[in-house]
Amino acid sequence: MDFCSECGSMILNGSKCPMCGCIKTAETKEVKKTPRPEKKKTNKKPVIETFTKDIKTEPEKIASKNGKYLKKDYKSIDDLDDKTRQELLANDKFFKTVNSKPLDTQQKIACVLDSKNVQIIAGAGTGKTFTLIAKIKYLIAKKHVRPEDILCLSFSNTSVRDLKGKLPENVEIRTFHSLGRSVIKQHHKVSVIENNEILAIINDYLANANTDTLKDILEFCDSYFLNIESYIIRRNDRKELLNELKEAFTKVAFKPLLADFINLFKGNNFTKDYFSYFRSSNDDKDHDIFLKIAEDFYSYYQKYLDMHQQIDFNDMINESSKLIKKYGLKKHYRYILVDEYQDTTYTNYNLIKSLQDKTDAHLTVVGDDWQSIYGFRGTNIEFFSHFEEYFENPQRIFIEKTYRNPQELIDIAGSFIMKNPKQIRKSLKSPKNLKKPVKIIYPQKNPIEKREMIYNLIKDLSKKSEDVLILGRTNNNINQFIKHRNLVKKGNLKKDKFLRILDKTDKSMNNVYYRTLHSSKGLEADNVIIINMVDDYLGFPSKLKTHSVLNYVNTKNYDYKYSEERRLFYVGLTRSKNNVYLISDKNNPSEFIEELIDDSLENLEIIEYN
Ligand SMILES: Nc1ncnc2c1ncn2[C@@H]1O[C@H](COP(=O)(O)OP(=O)(O)OP(=O)(O)O)[C@@H](O)[C@H]1O
Repeated sequence: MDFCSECGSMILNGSKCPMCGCIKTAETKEVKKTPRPEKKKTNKKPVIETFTKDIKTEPEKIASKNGKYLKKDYKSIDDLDDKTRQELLANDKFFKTVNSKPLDTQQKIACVLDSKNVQIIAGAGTGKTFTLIAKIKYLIAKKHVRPEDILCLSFSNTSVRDLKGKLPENVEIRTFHSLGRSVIKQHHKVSVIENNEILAIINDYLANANTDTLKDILEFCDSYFLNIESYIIRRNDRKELLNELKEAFTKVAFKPLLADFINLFKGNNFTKDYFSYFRSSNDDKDHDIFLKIAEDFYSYYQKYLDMHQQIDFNDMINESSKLIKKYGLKKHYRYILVDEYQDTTYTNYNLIKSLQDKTDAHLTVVGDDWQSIYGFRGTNIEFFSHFEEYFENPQRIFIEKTYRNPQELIDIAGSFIMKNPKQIRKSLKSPKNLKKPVKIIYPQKNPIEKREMIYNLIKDLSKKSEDVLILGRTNNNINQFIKHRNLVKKGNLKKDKFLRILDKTDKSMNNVYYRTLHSSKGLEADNVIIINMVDDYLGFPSKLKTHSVLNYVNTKNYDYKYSEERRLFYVGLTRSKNNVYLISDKNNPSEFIEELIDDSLENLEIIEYN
């Protein structure tokens, strides 16, 4: 299984992303050709034992220990006890110079609070990583913690690279996967398969599948596509799109769906007996067919891995947690700090838990539940929102001063996200003001005039600002615009933070960048344009739903309408230091545009072209 790095859709190597149209360049790794595993006798012990599911009992365990879920919130210096307040004041000089800019009060509180479990809850643009770095430096300089006793965990290689440039050399900075890999290496001689290798194993499975299984797959795919077909015809009658989607679905939908299901199944720690439980708890024929195939493939896949002494990424994290629980660790961390904690999956949580249990380390996590946008990869916002149910008696520190967005923008974005009552309440404050920073644009109906209008807006903004960032829900949104306007893209997705759009004829336009909303996380720009804010199947919010079979294995990130798309919109809005331009359609506006108009009209500017 793999996901499009741009829009998060499931994608097959060597195939077009069904949403963006971008092509994965690396070829699907050749699977080691083997006879079907069932037929091959092996005396080798399976590398991975079945992992027992105990997530549901964990919070109860903590609750029974404490009597209730305890948490204490810290927002101002008055919330500190005398000793800690004195410590903060005594180190004021240090906090002024530890980073490139002096720390604010809440950032300082985050550095000095030092209970076993600390959760830093922060808003967009409040300097989360900035604070984490300051805290680590504080621990070393003022608490005399040895750098090698500190473990800093993050989710992406980019973030690890970034942190490595800013922290003392001996601090151990790793992604979860690199930590898992290093633990496994000490105990097993196994190789870890790449994420997308499961697709090759599915190919192998299909090549060997019996006629009944193949018939089941065809039946399932037929009904899968029919649902989408009727939806599109009803809404738009768009033949071209229909054909494109038909091809995409028949070619690429089934295998990634199966891969996705297995990944979430393992990532959320389900065991084989859950298949019969799922099947007995539903009366949907298509679901039953799918679950039957998934169970068969799961057995095939696990046997395949065992036979080749291989593990996948989920096994790696699960197995390393088990090894730590059983044998402990070579290193004795005193502090574990985790960045972007809102992106935690069950397996990540389990690894942190076993690390802490063995080392007794103090844990600090930092994150923003309003920016949790990777539910499709198995992240569970619950671990952040209900931190106190997973780690005992945490101190919760709020960082609420934003340095990026004007107050008016933060107010609009904040009240929009807080419609979902499950999000943690924060009151973000900014020293900057800007009147009506969110501009809703209704362009002309005529597509040529519309493109010209958007082009002129970009050009105009590029003259006035240092940088302009164009955001689309999918890459396809951006590609369509570029294609029709004789512009070119420049940049390397893997290497560059920003990808450029250049006008071949106008050399002055060299500060215009583009990203999908998902990949804009962590970035900022002077002005932001979000395109295609229309009510459409492929508009924003996207109505392209994941298949309902994934509900068996997915986490509950989606219990409020568009909750994840809503957070994605919040991420997009908060990338701007000044204005955000929302390109919509007066006759077919996105539901999010309608909501903004209903709730925040006084802070919006509506610009209509005829
Ligand atoms: N105490 C401070 N004083 C001045 N500027 C600060 C301070 N803390 C952070 N900043 C600045 O605020 C901006 C936002 O910081 P940063 O990108 O680390 O925020 P973030 O919390 O990671 O945001 P997001 O989650 O939205 O990506 C940066 O330009 C950073 O230098």
